[in-house]
Amino acid sequence: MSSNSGIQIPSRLPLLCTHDGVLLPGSTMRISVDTARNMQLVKSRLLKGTSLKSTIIGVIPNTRDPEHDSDELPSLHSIGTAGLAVQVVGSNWPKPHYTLLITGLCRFRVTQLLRERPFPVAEVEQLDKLEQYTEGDQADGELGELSLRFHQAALQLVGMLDMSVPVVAKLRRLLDSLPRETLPDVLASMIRTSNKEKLQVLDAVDLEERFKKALPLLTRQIEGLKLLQKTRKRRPDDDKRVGQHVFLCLTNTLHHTSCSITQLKKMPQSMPEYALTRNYLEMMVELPWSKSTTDCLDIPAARVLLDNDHYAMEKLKRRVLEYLAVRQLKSTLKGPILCFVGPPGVGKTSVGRSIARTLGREFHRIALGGVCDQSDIRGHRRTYVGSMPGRIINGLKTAGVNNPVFLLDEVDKLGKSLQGDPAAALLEVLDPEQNHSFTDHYLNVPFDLSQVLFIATANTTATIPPALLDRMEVLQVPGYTQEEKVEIAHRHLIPHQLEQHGLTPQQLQIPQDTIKDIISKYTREAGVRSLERKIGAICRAVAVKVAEGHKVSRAESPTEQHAGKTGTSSSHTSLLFTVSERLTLPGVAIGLAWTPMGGEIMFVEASRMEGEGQLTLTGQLGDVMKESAHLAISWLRSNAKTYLLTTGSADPLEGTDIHLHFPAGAVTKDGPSAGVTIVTCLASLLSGRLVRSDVAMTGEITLRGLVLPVGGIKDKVLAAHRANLKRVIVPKRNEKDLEEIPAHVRADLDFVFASTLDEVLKAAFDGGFPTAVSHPQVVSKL
Ligand SMILES: Nc1ncnc2c1ncn2[C@@H]1O[C@H](COP(=O)(O)OP(=O)(O)OP(=O)(O)O)[C@@H](O)[C@H]1O
Repeated sequence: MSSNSGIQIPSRLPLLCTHDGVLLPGSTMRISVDTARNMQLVKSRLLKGTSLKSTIIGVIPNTRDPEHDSDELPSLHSIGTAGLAVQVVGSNWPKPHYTLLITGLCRFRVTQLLRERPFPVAEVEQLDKLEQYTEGDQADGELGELSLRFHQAALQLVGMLDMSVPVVAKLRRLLDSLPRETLPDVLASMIRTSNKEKLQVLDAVDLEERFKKALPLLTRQIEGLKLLQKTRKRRPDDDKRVGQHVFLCLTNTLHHTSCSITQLKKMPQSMPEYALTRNYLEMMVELPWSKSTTDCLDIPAARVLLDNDHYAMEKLKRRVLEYLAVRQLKSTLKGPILCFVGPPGVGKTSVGRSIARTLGREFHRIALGGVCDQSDIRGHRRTYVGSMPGRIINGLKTAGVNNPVFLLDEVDKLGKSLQGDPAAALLEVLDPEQNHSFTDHYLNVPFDLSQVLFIATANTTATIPPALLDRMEVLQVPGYTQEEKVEIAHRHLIPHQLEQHGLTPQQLQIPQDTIKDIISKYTREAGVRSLERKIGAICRAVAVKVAEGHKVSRAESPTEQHAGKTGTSSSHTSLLFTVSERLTLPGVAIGLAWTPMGGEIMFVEASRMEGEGQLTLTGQLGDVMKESAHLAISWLRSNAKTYLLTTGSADPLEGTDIHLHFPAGAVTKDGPSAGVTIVTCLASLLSGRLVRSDVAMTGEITLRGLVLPVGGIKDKVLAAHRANLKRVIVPKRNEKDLEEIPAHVRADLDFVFASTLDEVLKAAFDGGFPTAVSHPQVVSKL
């Protein structure tokens, strides 16, 4: 294709007639193809051809009304643009069509139509030069003057935009580096012009005439911008913004122009840079720079949708509706970023999806678990082999619009490495002050993220980087009760799994009791993920039977077989057995712990032996747990007399070593809330009395014996309920949190609200805890 006298396009070109607009040399355009001839051209030339030559086609603007398109080939416009097909995307919806991405190379004239079917092919004459223009090759005379004026006008236009924006600065540099002959085509395709005007520029084969046709269009754009500046004087930034908006996409086009013409055309296809440049171009063109969906927010409808999609979680749904309502009233988007925090499988992701549906926006999930490299968020620079854009830009490309809902999943599991801190990059993404010009290293031009709606999810707030946490509003999503799980299973999980396995409700009905059995005997979780898996296992078993021709209507047998096989080892009965078995000795008490996986009951064990008053702690402990243990021991020592814990000497621990153990569970429990349990456990050990086996407790303690409030009450109480315990001791100041607990669970439990350790001990032992003198009442002022 190349010769010494410049680059030649093939002398025969297949012709694509398009209504979509006018492709000018040096610009890139998306063309939708659905007519029989054009489809045929794409199939037999673009999809089959392998050489660079086969990707060059002639694009002829079809000036006839598309409504009157017939099988007849329209009388062709004689001038067209040879274009390089950079991308072909096929789709069957709403009808079979292709979308082509074409970069214009040069003008041609049709000299002879060689054939019409299955697609037109013509003998063509190349009209524009297609070689590297040499610098300083400036024309003289009228043409020289015209090109100078045009160049100055282009400079003036760019000067009206904000130069601190990198794309504008780049455009400015390109104006100097691009050959002036290319400017009329390039600028005419960038500024606001009608197709008719573009057609006039296309038809202007003579360069002088082309300058004359394009110059008024450019001047008109400048005048328009001036007018805009005048009318918006009070907000001086806006006009530049508007201008920039017009130019943002355009500069990309310009970028393409320089890249595609000066790089692609010179590059052999085998060069690695060919693919790199081509991928980059594709990415730039595919990104939804200005494409967005329109929000269709209707609060009553949103309420219905949220209720239909999710059972229970009233508090969360209420807050989400508030959030949506505020957005409806105030269209600016600088609201807080919602962060759903809760155990796995409680529906955090699925609420995010519902929010997108209520707004009529695209939804995209970005998994952040294990991301420890900045470039995962911000992309690699293009100098690296195999460089890619980051997850945010990739997400936008997938979403296809610039205002999707992005769910940043598992922000608590972000890592850190030598390659930079991804949390810092996320901060920029989430900050409304900065994210309108987020620059991905790969793209190297800013992308406006301010229209994106971000929602985050996490299992715990403890490991979310503080600066990130600061920008988010945390909404706790607690675990479910057994009854809630049963409802969720019947309303959502079973229908969903049936559908997934191609079964009908007539083929498989799972009775309520079976679900209850699965929940209590085969799963132990705060959410419903394992439950969903177990239901899936039943469906699979039934699917086999149905496929074999059996008639299955009740699920008892498969439940027994399959849930049993796949069931977790810890069954409800064995749990109860361990509870009563473990409390047959003094020195054991049941605490309630909160972990990112939900609430758990936790046995605290203590033993004593001869020694020098040392304290040994084992099990999964945080530092705070150790502090709680020291506090507990100090309080018991100072109150030993009151509680008749002394044996001979005044200090019950004299000549005694204490060993405290927090068995079971690989997850570190939150520390302070074990304070009351440690005291109870030690009081039992020192007094030799048994703690009631049906009591669980939680609460932080002070040195003076006060009980302070703790978090995660709902999850903890649910854990006690799951373990079939009867009495729960909670700090007095947590009384208000019981509101969140379903009434039937509250009715099953006997709550003791304690503000002092004295009250805790009284409630934890059968018949209370004996004291020598009446205990001085300490009143909490905390
Ligand atoms: N309240 C609910 N109503 C209906 N379905 C629910 C509810 N809660 C959870 N589910 C279902 O449970 C499954 C798991 O939920 P989802 O994936 O949203 O959990 P998650 O909290 O995001 O978990 P993870 O933290 O592991 O990502 C989904 O199929 C979801 O539809």
